[in-house]
Amino acid sequence: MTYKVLISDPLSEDGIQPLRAAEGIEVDVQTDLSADELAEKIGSYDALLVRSQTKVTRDIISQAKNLKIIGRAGVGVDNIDLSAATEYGVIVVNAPDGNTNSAAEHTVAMLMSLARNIPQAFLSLKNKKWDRKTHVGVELKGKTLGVIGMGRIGVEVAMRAKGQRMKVIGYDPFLTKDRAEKLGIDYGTVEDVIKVADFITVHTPLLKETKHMINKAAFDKMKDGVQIINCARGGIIDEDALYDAIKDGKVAGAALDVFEEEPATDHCLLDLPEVIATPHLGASTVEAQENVAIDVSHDVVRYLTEGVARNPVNLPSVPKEILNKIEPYFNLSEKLGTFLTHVCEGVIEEINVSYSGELTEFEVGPLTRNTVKGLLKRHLGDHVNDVNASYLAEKRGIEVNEHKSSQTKGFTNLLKVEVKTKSSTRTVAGTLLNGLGPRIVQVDNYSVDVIPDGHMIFVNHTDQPGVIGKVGSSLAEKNINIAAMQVGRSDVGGEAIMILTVDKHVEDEDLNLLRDLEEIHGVTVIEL
Ligand SMILES: NC(=O)C1=CN([C@@H]2O[C@H](COP(=O)(O)OP(=O)(O)OC[C@H]3O[C@@H](n4cnc5c(N)ncnc54)[C@H](O)[C@@H]3O)[C@@H](O)[C@H]2O)C=CC1
Ligand SMILES: O=C(O)C(=O)COP(=O)(O)O
Repeated sequence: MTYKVLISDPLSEDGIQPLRAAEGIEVDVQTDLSADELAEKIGSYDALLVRSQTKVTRDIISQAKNLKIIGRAGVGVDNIDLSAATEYGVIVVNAPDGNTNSAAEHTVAMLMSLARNIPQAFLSLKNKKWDRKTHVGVELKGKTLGVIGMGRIGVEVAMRAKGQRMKVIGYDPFLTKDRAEKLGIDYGTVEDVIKVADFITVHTPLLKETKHMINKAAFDKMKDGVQIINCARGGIIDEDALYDAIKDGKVAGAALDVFEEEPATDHCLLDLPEVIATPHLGASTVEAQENVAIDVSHDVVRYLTEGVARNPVNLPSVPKEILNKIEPYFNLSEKLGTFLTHVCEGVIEEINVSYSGELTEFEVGPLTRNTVKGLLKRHLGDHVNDVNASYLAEKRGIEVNEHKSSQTKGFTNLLKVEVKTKSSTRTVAGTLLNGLGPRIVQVDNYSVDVIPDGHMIFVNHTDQPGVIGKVGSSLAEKNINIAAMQVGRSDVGGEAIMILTVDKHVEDEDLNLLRDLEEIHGVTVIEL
């Protein structure tokens, strides 16, 4: 099997070596595709690697029939329609750490250029003017830098600003007083920050909540002569409001690496002498590009070959050590889900997945998603995967609950799945037996010991002498050979179940002879 990977933005050639070196992966670099061309070609690719330039829209994702993973060689994923990716079961991964340093250094370069009018002075000198009056700047020492968004880059910028002897005040919903103290900065609300700062730099992602968070109302609260830096995302600052604030003299200068619409070659802000700008260069260093391409290449290879990603954006991320612990249960969790789709009657309303024993020590979300995948796949088809399983369940109004319990019922670990419909509640539980692999150990209230694999027949019957023989004969008449059989009963002579593993796929009508037997109350074909 060969996976096809399309790289549609320029990535570091050294950085994509893990992809080029991987067996069974074919890399195709095409960095000049229009949106229409990309939509037309994407259908044959298993993975797409981008930076910020390629817009991975719903339209493109909907035409990407084989796409399994979108890799963002960088941080911001606002150019990728994450909801569409999740709905279509495409995992999105990014490379969150590789460009932090470069983006922080670029921000500081912009801060210093802004304070000392370096780009304007350079431009004037290039035009053969020796003008020492127009470009008088201000010192950074003693000034206050307001940092909005104290994540990876915001913190690095704050540390560097302290090196310039600046005072720093930061705001981030996750910034605690303790952490601010440790970093040696002040902290406050976003309002506190914008009121006291001489320079304001934003380092949040572009989200619904951060779109235009620096708007007219915010500018009105700022100090006169404030200077603004945006090396995060166009759109965090309302560009029209910024234009007016500069024109009104409220804002003395702005340094912009990013714009709401990129490329931004014909932007009115660029006509203002107070504005300096770069064409989205924050991550454009040899080092950052190599780092992010390496990280995202590794994740793409890992996901295509092992189904595991280290930096997922549209799935909760699970540390590698935990993934290694729960991975052996992946197969069992899906099979338990699939088993129940055969035996439950009616529309599924609720799924309860319970973990006991050593499993309770781990983050088990991936196993729950896998169980839900097993439950939905039979009716919704192969496009159901662990990325979209929870979304698809939610869309159908199915409640999914995860429980952890200390009752191990004698097993080192136990994974129990309960499915509720309007008319019934069905349960199946499984475990991993040391050296023997996965086993179904309980169906409803019956204890069994069944390998969850292959062609099966599930029978409800009355426990009485001769039933097993009659079942064997009826199947023999249809040339169905029994490989294994498990019987469970509540009481002697009461209700009982039989799970038969047979050698080949059984057609439902081949079981009519069984159904005709008086002692038999139900017969279901199960394919695991
Ligand atoms: N110009 C460029 O080339 C680059 C731009 N970026 C941009 O920088 C952004 C930040 O990157 P990182 O620091 O790596 O991300 P990060 O995730 O480490 O930090 C973002 C921080 O913003 C905070 N935040 C979210 N909403 C907020 C709000 N309403 N107010 C204040 N803070 C809020 C978050 O809590 C988080 O701590 C990225 O999302 C990306 O858009 C990143 C790399 C290069
Ligand atoms: O990593 C980010 O969020 C960036 O903005 C960098 O963008 P780029 O990969 O240089 O197009």
